[in-house]
Amino acid sequence: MAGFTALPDLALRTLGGSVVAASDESFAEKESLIRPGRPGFQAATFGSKGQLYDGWETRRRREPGHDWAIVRLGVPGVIRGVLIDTAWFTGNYPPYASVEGTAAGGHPSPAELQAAEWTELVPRSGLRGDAEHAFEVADERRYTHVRLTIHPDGGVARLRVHGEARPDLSVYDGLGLDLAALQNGALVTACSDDFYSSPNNAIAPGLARHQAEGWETARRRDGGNDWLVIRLAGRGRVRLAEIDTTNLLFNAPGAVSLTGLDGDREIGLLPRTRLQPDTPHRFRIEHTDPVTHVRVDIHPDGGLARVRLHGHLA
Ligand SMILES: NC(=O)NC(NC(N)=O)C(=O)[O-]
Repeated sequence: MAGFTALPDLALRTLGGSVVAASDESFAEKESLIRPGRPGFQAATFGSKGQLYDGWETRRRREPGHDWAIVRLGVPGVIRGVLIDTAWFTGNYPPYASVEGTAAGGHPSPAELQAAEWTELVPRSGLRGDAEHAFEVADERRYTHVRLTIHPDGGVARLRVHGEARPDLSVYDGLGLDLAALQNGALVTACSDDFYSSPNNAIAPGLARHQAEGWETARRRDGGNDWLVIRLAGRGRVRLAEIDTTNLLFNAPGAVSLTGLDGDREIGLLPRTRLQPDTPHRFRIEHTDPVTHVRVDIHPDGGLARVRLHGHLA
């Protein structure tokens, strides 16, 4: 799989993405394009509009043209690659697709987006049925929306838009924010173990509905401890840490400690502190020096549902 898939999917519904408009969605709804998880399929399952698909599917065109869907990214950013997945679409996949991006200010309407200026990110490229297609993107600009065009029509199961988040944090001027939030541009840059689920889950929006929506490590057998490093949304002062073990019942860590990193400096933010299973913990942080990264050590292993580091940008 292409290297860019390690970066967050900026279009993902659970990161706040939305499919704001499409030329057509007669057979299957456009919203499926950005749903988390692998697309499912049950053969010979017919509704009143045809076979049911977990994807976006347009009608067979009877006039020239092409179909399109516009996605608002959950977080604006620099796009490093796009995945177009035609899973389960075999006799009805689009033979070609292209992807464009636009950077829109404010909160544009679908009509304003359609009239916007779009820049090509992925040129018209051949697709296969029931296959995942990875397209690297070499463009340093920041985009807020992408437009997937299929030539001429058909079905696409998922569209993934991987990149580096570049949110506009100026709205927080003078205010506190979660310096560890993916939505604010934070990212897990290193971690000891991602055996069961990704450490970036721990800084995703909202609450984890079950264990797999958090970060979970394998059982450690070497006497060490698991950890992750979060690059904060910006250099800032952490004042309150939320360490959430929700859904971790028999695999919650026994304790947590937090260390701030600023250049070569390591700053103890929270000494080793006992945790309870299935509990959102809140700890005030007394140290006030700004840091760029925070290492979260869990003792000895297990995982975390969420980590929130509230504070101010320096
Ligand atoms: N068997 C199909 O999938 N047919 C059609 N699609 C749906 N959803 O029924 C079509 O024409 O693409």
